[in-house]
Amino acid sequence: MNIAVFGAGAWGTAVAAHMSYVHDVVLWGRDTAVLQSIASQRENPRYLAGIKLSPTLKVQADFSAAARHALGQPDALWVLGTPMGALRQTLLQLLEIAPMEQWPALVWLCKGFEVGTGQMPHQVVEEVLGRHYGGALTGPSFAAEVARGLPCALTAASADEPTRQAMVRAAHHAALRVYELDDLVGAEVGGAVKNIMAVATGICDGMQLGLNARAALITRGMAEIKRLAVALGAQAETLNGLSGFGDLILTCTGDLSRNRRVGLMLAQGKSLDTILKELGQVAEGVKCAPVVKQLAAELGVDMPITAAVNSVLFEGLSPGEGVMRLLSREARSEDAE
Ligand SMILES: NC(=O)C1=CN([C@@H]2O[C@H](COP(=O)(O)OP(=O)(O)OC[C@H]3O[C@@H](n4cnc5c(N)ncnc54)[C@H](O)[C@@H]3O)[C@@H](O)[C@H]2O)C=CC1
Ligand SMILES: O=C(CO)COP(=O)(O)O
Repeated sequence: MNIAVFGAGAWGTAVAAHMSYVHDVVLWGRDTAVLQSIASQRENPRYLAGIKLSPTLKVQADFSAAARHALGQPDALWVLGTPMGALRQTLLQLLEIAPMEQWPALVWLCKGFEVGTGQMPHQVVEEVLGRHYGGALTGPSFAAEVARGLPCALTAASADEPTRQAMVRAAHHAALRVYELDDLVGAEVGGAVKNIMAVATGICDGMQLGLNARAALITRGMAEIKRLAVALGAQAETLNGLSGFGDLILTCTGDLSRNRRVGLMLAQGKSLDTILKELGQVAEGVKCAPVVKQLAAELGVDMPITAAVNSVLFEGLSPGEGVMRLLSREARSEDAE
């Protein structure tokens, strides 16, 4: 397959490198120094320092040339590896290169809801292209582990079977397994909201509230993810899978998670500005929290953990007050809507 990956951050680089062991892959990024390091040292020092990347991965600083690498080919793929906030802009740039009737299969890697519109990635794609197209490659996957070739299982989520199969052909090899799923809404909601729960779990662990508290938080976090997902049209069972519980467990408990690290640093009393500077990478849960809180209010979905995280991030609530707010809620049935 001819594959072009857009976005040379941690995840775009890791996915491109993995795919390049089997396919002809070009990676585009806006930071030419990063691209030069990948070409000359086989390393992305900014996002995946110390990890040797595939010798066959090619880089391309020209967006249009990278896009054309996968245009007009019988079996080809565009992989959008930028954060959620750049999805719309990247799609519009691609439309300038070719009308969508000529596009290869399309896959996005971002996890979130768009700020301003509250849209899921597939809704942004649908609005820009005027029709449903493509799918999400998602699931529990720290970029550094995938880049090292460690085992990992992902979900290829799309309503469109050829798109799912293109994702499988592109990524199902070596230590990476790709499972098909047709519930794109469920996969996208799981991938987006687990980031907010990872911030919450980071706060909980940073405050040393114990393992019982962590298990409770993750489980109640899933209850609220499921409520939102179902309200948006997902199948509840999807949330039990890789893109749901799988990614929730990974991100809430793994210290490689940027979102979890945001929570750990909030518990140390650091300001959000300081944290984001220290992190130097995207933590989608921060942008997503107010959007999901608003969406939940519009849909009448109870999301107390999301609301508390949002208040700690943006409304001056201290982490301790956030915990007290959750603990002081009235007793209710475990399966309450
Ligand atoms: N890092 C990981 O382990 C995983 C990340 N993801 C998701 O993948 C997406 C990307 O994450 P990472 O690569 O980890 O982020 P990152 O912070 O490592 O890198 C982001 C990259 O996007 C680029 N970028 C930002 N805005 C851009 C724009 N307007 N145009 C072009 N490039 C732009 C930055 O220059 C940078 O190269 C996020 O939505 C994240 O949630 C999903 C699974 C795993
Ligand atoms: O989505 C991820 C793992 O599946 C990465 O999580 P973080 O963005 O919190 O690092």
